[in-house]
Amino acid sequence: MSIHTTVDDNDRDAGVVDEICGYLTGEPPRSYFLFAGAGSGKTRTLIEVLRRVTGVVKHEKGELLARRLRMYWRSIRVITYTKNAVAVINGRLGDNDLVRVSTIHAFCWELISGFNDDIRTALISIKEAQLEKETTEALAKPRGITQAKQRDLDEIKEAIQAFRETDVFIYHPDRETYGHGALAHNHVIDVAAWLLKNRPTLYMILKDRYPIVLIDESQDTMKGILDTLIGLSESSESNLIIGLLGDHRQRIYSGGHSDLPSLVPDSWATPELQMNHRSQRRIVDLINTIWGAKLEGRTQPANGIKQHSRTDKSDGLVRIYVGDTKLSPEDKALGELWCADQMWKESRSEAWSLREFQVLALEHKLLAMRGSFLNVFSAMTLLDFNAAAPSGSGENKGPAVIQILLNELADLEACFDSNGFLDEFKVTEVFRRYGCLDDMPEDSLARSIRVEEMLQAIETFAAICANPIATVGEVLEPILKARLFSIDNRLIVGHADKSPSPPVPGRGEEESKQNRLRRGLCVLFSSPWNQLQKYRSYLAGRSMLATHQVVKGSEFSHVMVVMDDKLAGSHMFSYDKIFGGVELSKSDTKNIEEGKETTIDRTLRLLYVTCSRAEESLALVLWSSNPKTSIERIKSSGWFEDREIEAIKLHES
Ligand SMILES: Nc1ncnc2c1ncn2[C@@H]1O[C@H](COP(=O)(O)OP(=O)(O)OP(=O)(O)O)[C@@H](O)[C@H]1O
Repeated sequence: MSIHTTVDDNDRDAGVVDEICGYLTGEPPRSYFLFAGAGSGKTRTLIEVLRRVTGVVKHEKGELLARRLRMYWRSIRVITYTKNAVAVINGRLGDNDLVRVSTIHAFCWELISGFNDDIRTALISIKEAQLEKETTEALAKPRGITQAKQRDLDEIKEAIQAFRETDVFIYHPDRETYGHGALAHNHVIDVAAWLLKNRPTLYMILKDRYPIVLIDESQDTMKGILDTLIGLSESSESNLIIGLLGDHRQRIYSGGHSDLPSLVPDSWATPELQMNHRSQRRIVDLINTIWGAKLEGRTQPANGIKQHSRTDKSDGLVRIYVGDTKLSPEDKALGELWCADQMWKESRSEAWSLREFQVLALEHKLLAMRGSFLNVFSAMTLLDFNAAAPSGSGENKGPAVIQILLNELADLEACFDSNGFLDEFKVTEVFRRYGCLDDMPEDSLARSIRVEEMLQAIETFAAICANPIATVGEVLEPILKARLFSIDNRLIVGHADKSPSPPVPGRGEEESKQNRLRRGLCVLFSSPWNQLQKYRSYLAGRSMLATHQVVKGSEFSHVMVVMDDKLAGSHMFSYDKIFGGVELSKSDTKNIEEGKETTIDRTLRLLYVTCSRAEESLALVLWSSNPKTSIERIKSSGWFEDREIEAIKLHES
């Protein structure tokens, strides 16, 4: 049974902004570590601190610091996790020439870009260290260096050779970079960390440009660069000040430190935020309980402050519904609608009856199924697994080969109103935007023939789009025939090829890149065209469906968390283990004995992240391998009251 933790003082954290300003403007200034729970106002605190220490909001010492920064052409550097988070901070901060906000990748690239000789030295040194480590480890094994291992080692040697032969390194923080000298995202972070440690000049440049570096979402920031920055700020003659913000309960990427709070140097200040300003009381109680839970299989400490909800919040609604994971995907989807109806009956909030709640799940595939765009999504994962789904970091652009479907054709379709009438002005705009009018014939007769041909193709395109059962292949036909846009050659060739799809490879069988591409295109061409629109919204993060990882930092009025291990097929997470549907595995037991992170630890953090996104009401839907045991386990856990737990009844409205 939960106990409400309402306190009278909603402003109990009001002094934290001034406290942090005091550390940054002090003589000497002091690094700090602000780790606080979900919805506690970390982002808001960051903005308020920045406003004061850059003289935007009146603050005596802040104005002094701002003047000093300006005098030496310096600024404060803020690093965060995604481009979206950069935009949020910049938007809330407004124009401020003393603050520069970016992702960690953009920050690292800005530091090292152009220092090609140093980059090469760092890359070779990092790879040589890796080669040595992997060789030693392999030699220590009974079978020594196997053929497969030798191939891996040879690959490392080839990479070292390729670096030796590269004069200029290139990189784009927001997307994959291809071609000679292209650096991968992790290379840039590793090289920056290496150079900061081994090239004093780079460190001097950093602290001369940015004497204060504030790192948001630091629980997920890659260990290597974080350790380097912390180490540099601690060195005896350093005057680099670091501020770490984040929440170790919300760590979801493996690159971050597993227990950052314990690594913070003693000399650092550790201000605290105790409020949760986001969620209703019941939700705050639940997330406190989840984090404090003593679960079998948990190895991570339950350190962190217990949050208080605001006095002006009301009760809020939390329910957990349990169903059988053996049900078909269709029945599960129906079951979830049943849960939404129960939420509506309990809350009378229309969001539940109008299906305007946010669905969070572990797996893109589950969401694609619930969102009715599974065929298109499956095709995209075949075409480019890494680009098929929103990742939560960086931009989500989708596979390169089908960009025309996501951009040009989406824009062209928007030129028709619901009655199928074409807005010619808009069409011209679309063609101009994509540079398709540049090579129109000069000769007036040829030009008018081409215009006619284009118009006809557009009309045909619109007619096919309007057909609810049209496929992607059919919609593409007139576009490709009239060559309306500049189109990826693989798509043109793939569409013209009428041979059947290659078979799905057997278990353990390797598939060639060409076969996979062909299979992806075949699935795509036969997918319903109307799924593309849903896929585009999902990819762009505009949908009511999202994975746990993508919703970092977001908040929604009403949330449904769908927990379905069977569909997710992940070895990293298991809700069934948390809620008793299955027992812990041997490797869990081994990890517990060795004090290592377990499936329970990771899943608990995901649960904390998802539940804490909800402001008003929260429905947890558990598809369990053993619903009866799960319900008993949930009842005895004390996380929920009995009336909050219900078995899913499929055939009841
Ligand atoms: N002092 C405050 N008074 C009233 N509302 C606040 C206050 N601080 C934050 N909020 C509101 O609470 C919500 C959560 O704030 P914010 O996003 O800054 O929290 P956070 O700690 O960054 O959250 P998370 O880590 O969960 O993403 C926002 O809607 C914000 O406007």
